[in-house]
Amino acid sequence: MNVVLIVVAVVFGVLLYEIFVMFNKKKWAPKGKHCYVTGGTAGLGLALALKLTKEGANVSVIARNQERLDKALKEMEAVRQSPDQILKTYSYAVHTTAEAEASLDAACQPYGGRSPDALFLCAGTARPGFFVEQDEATLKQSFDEIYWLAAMPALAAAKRFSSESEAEAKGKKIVFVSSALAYFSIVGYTTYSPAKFAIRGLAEALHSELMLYGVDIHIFFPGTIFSPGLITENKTKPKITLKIEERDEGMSPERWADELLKGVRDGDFHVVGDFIGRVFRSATRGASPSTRSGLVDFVYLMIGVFGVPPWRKGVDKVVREHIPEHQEYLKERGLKK
Ligand SMILES: CCCCCCCCCCCCCCCC(=O)[C@@H](N)CO
Repeated sequence: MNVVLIVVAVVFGVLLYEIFVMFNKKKWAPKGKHCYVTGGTAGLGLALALKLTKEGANVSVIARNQERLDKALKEMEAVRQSPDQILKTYSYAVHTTAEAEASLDAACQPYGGRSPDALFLCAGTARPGFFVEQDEATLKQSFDEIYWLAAMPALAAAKRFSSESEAEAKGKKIVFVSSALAYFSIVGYTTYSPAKFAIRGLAEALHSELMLYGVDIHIFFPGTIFSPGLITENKTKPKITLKIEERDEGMSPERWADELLKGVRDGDFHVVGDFIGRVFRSATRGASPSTRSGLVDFVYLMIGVFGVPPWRKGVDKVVREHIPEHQEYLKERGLKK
């Protein structure tokens, strides 16, 4: 009898806690906010820019290609919610301090110089390939195209936030876009994962440091996005990498953008959007700031504890079975006698 009572009490307690977690989330809404979006002319960035526009945000899209910026602006204009919404595009390559600062100066101009309410750093490129085919230039380029592209606008924004009044800066956001491949990695991603892992490190340090200004940090870990970028990267992606990735179903940029906004709305630090993301978020969390640690998270942790090691063993097996084909590949390219 006592045992039954204890079990009922525990289950009831856990349920109450879950409900508390569910309703006690900080809710953030894009309406009326100034959102600065890099990489907003294609894939996740474009889907997000459109979603923010539909929700009544003021949106500044930053990307390099003017033609694509013009096209994105047309799409945004078509879904604007009110004539007062400010929708703008700017051509900058924000992996340098100079251009990151210039892009913010330009984007903040219509707002009397006030810094954006939220930065969504979506820009990034993947160039999968074998490590032995890389050289100094391609290794460094990958950091320009991923890490510096996120770190420089974050630095420029943080300087602005810290110089504003506390009331002005409070509640502003930097949202980084990393990848499921920053929770783990596989053959073919030696130029990609390191830079995405680096973004995770930056986000975690900033999550702690920008509390000094009341600024929130979020980081997104999407899996496969059916974007124009994926079509390009798949053209040069090693066959073995494609094979391991088959286990990942993938989703449209629109669905990933939905998941990203949902996580940001709920105040999650690590934002994920699919089963794989939920499992790896829980299983690799370590001392990362917790997103929530209710029952649901515990279930994903258990799936990770029991599911990830066999999956990894399977991946290793697939790689070893690929050795003969890879030897041929190296010979064909003159990388081996
Ligand atoms: C119980 C555990 C089961 C786990 C199954 C996991 C299978 C995942 C395979 C790799 C997925 C890669 C997604 C990232 C895509 C990405 O970032 C690149 N396309 C670069 O753009």
